Amino acid sequence: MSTQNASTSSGARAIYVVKPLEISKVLCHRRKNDREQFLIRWKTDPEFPVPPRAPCSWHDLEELTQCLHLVQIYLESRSRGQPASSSAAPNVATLGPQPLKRKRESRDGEHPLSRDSRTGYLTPARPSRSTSVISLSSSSDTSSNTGDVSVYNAVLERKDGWIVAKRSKQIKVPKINATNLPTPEMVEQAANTPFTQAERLIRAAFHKKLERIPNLFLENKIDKSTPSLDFKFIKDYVPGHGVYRADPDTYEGCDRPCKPNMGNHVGCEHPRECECLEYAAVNEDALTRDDPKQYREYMRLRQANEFIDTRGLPKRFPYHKPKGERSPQTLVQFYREQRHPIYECNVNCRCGLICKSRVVQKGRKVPLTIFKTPNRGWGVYCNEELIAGEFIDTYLGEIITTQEADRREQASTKEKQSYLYSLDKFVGDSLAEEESYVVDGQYMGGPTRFINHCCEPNCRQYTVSYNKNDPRIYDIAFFALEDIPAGTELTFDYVDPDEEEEDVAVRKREAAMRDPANAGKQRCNCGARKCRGFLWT
Ligand SMILES: C[S@@+](CC[C@H](N)C(=O)[O-])C[C@H]1O[C@@H](n2cnc3c(N)ncnc32)[C@H](O)[C@@H]1O
Repeated sequence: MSTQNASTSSGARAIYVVKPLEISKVLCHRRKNDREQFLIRWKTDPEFPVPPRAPCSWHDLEELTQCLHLVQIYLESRSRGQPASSSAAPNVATLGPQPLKRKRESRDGEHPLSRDSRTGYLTPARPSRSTSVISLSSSSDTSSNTGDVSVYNAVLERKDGWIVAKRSKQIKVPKINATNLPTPEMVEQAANTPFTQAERLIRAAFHKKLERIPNLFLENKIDKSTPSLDFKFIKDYVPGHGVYRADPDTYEGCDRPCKPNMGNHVGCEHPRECECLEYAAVNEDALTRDDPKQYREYMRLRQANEFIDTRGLPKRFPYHKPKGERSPQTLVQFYREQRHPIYECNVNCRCGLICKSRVVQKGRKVPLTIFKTPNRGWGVYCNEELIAGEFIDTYLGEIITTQEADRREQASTKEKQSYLYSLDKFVGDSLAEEESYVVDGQYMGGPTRFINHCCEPNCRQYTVSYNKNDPRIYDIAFFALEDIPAGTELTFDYVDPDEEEEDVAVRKREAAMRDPANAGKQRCNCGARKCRGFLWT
């Protein structure tokens, strides 16, 4: 706890700026002197093995400006009618071709204080810089750790730079057991107390975050909430502990300069020779037309599942530039349907920026809005019409090892969403599963992290590599599967199974709904005709 004003001449209580790491959670709220106040539970130190009987105190919003995310968690838990958990825990939603089921357990950051038996002071192990007194009601076990709580009244005060709870003699402090807050009376009072000031501050804080991201907007016609303030918008992957990311200077590049007017509508002008296209899809139509003998040999190797040296073979270029006024390069139908990895040119290529093999790396060009849906949390729409094959944006987040992803999965509760996306496109080819990485978009990422699932989606995720020799790190890029009118929710299929006829899909859904094994699973609210009934099925 740090102090903005050490004291006030009028004797009013000084203003504290409460630091997020100092408190474990927001417990309740009330209205006092026309201001919303929030009851917080202070963290105590883990080194002292006494039960967690941390003191609590009420604070105005001006003291909680750095802890608004915890106030937000409290407000959201109230709207859901649940007690607030101590952290913005993730939801379980594992994205990617090989879904991982990940769960998270909420952890309470509370730790006990140590109490000096002589003075009755509660002392944290680390000195606090707090400089002033706040009144509170606290309880502590004076005798044992067995739960025989003898409640005593105390005030907090600063002593030698420490926060201490001192037994109150002069000040009349009502007796409240601080280990069991909020009291039923507090809860009842809170139920009838609006929290409009807090909602307004939270909205302003989220809009401030958005201001730094061009062409990104927020819309909520459902309620007053915003996405989590804990979420950080990032512009690139953030490598986590143990993640190796090759220096772009080491990427192998192509050495043929592109000519300005070449490949205007067709794509690359060197589809046979470009080194970056070595692993691009072979253009079998062109091969059989130009060199039937080579085509036969190619097909023989393919059927025998043997290594094929594709250098010099004609390749299918992934992008096409439709003629027309607003004509972004689009992903061609072959790649849209076949899911072959896309290889773009990189910083070491001689082709230059005019090269047509640079689409995803130039980043999002379309304006997006994160909006509140009635039954799927936040979703995303594009403010402009998208054409089939148009690039939208990539999925960003922290890149973590599979081991770390497993650890995060084990530390999670069942119903919560996660935002883990496996980078497992090349697992089984040139990569072992345990060597692959996972993108965690829970606390950091881009707007695509808010895209919801649909069993009949209008977008799809594709692998885009700039370093053909690295099977571990590549971009996950979203492209429109069809023309999408402005304002239509963007969706993709989290599981991406093979296409099914509608009657088959409906029969399977009805069976899934009846299956008791699916009782705890998360229902899919996509509303598509071919909806499979549950997420991740
Ligand atoms: C990657 S997040 C998408 C953003 C999310 N709606 C949010 O508000 O943060 C995945 C989570 O969104 C929700 N969701 C996505 N698609 C859904 C659907 N079709 N039906 C119900 N919930 C869905 C689920 O809670 C899922 O765990």
